[in-house]
Amino acid sequence: MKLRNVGRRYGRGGPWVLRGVDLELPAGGLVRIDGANGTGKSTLLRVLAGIDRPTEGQVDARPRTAFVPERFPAALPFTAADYLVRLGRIHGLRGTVARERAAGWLERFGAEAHDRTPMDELSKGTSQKVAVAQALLAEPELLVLDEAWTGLDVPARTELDLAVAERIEAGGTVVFVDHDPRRLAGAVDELYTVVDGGLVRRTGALPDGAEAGPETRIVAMGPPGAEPPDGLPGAPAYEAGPDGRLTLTAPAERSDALLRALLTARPPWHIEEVRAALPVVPAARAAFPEPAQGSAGPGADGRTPDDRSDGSDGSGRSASPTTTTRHLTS
Ligand SMILES: Nc1ncnc2c1ncn2[C@@H]1O[C@H](COP(=O)(O)OP(=O)(O)OP(=O)(O)O)[C@@H](O)[C@H]1O
Repeated sequence: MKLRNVGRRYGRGGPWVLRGVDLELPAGGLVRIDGANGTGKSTLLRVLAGIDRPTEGQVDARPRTAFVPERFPAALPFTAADYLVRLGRIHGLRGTVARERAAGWLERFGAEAHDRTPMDELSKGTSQKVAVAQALLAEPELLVLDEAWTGLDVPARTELDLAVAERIEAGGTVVFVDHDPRRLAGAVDELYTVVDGGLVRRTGALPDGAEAGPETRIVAMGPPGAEPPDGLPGAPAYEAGPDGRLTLTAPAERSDALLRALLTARPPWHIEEVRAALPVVPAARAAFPEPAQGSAGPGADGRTPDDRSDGSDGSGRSASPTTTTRHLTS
């Protein structure tokens, strides 16, 4: 697919958000779009996804496309499974195939227990799993992901990484925007930055700040059944424990802001543990690493930390030398 001299503005006489954008998407390639807040990344993705038409210019050779928007309309009058089957039918799948794929993706994302839950009763995290599943079940030639990892738990983030790898392996193209510069950092084929309404191609696989830096892991206890507050600093990955505890992992330089946000949330979160941790970049997954991985993910040896008696993270490095623990109360 090709964008030729594409421009987009909202409303007549409004300022141009994008202007003179030329872009040819590679088949079987992973493309990252970055840029400062409000520069037009989502606008570009919506044009790529065919949700918005360019105000000027042309889009050539559109493939079968699926899109995960930044904000998913959760208040839909369907159960999760019904919604996915309907979307599958819209994408041209037969009913039985749509049902099988809907069930398969809900299971892969650990949301199978919610297949009969009405969409407007789903938690934010499960709703995001449905948002991602609706795009993947179509096996699109072009998959467009706008902050699709946000709100997913760590296993689901890893599953989405794998799903992206599968799409590319199948010859598809995946274009994504994500606030975490390390997202899929080892696997990006082309990197563009939106600057002044135009698109600048960058060389090198890693966006600014993508080098894995030190991370902080925070164990927090919230009100019963509470999800983490929106917009937490450092965009932490989080993982729910069976006892209601949440483990959040974020870049170390954002840990103070993250702690402040948890402690001052309404109602506040109780902080049980804060520890420094080396970022986990399992070698076996080097092509599609999960950034800001929580403590339960598999490491290079394919085992989870619970499987290991040595307390290592499986990356071939010990996590213990940098580990300090302190206890805070709110
Ligand atoms: N539907 C809309 N109507 C009017 N203006 C819009 C609309 N959508 C986006 N804009 C404007 O277009 C500009 C680019 O917005 P866009 O959401 O594409 O940027 P972004 O880079 O994705 O931002 P962010 O990083 O904050 O998600 C902003 O000034 C925004 O206010």
